[in-house]
Amino acid sequence: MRAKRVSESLNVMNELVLPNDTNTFGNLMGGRLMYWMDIAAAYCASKHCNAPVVTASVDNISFKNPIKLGHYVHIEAYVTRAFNSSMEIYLRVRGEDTLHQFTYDSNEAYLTFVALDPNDKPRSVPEVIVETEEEQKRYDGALRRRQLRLILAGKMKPNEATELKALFAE
Ligand SMILES: CC(=O)SCCNC(=O)CCNC(=O)[C@H](O)C(C)(C)COP(=O)(O)OP(=O)(O)OC[C@H]1O[C@@H](n2cnc3c(N)ncnc32)[C@H](O)[C@@H]1OP(=O)(O)O
Repeated sequence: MRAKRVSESLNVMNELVLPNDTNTFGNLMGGRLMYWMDIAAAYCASKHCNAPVVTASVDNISFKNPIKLGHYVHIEAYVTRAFNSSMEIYLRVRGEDTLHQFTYDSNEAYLTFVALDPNDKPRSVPEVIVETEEEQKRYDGALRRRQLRLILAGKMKPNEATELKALFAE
């Protein structure tokens, strides 16, 4: 299976915040944003492995800055690392006020997707080729984040998380 560059599946999704997307403060609802993030990340994961994917987990999402009614939402999604059948996708969300010409950070998150074969069983995915310093940094951290989320999901014993433990020992 051919390893693929991060840039080959990079996805930028743009949306306009309309009245039906907002709460009573005129801000984009968190649930609507998470829905868009899931779609943006799923596209990226599916493009990396050229197979159907399902969302296995969503890491912590903190809403730093609200996105206002009438502003644009830009969701950038790229694969940080692929394991056996799973891929970690990083998302960066920004808001844009096109009238006053400024952009701002809204939030960021890591989502994990699993590729499925025609029998809906996990199947292997291509490795990731990193090309930039930022991609390398996120690639390096992916193993620790995977261990933490598998521990929290009850799928890994803490004493098996070698790289994660090493972080606390440093
Ligand atoms: C795009 C969408 O919104 S899809 C809709 C929402 N998502 C879903 O409905 C998915 C429902 N869940 C499932 O189908 C299954 O639990 C799966 C496919 C995610 C995992 O299936 P399992 O039978 O548990 O498979 P298994 O234990 O062999 O793990 C397969 C991979 O999933 C990973 N995985 C399993 N659970 C998690 C989790 N909670 N967090 C992160 N990764 C996980 C494993 O680490 C493994 O990765 P690897 O092959 O790279 O080592």
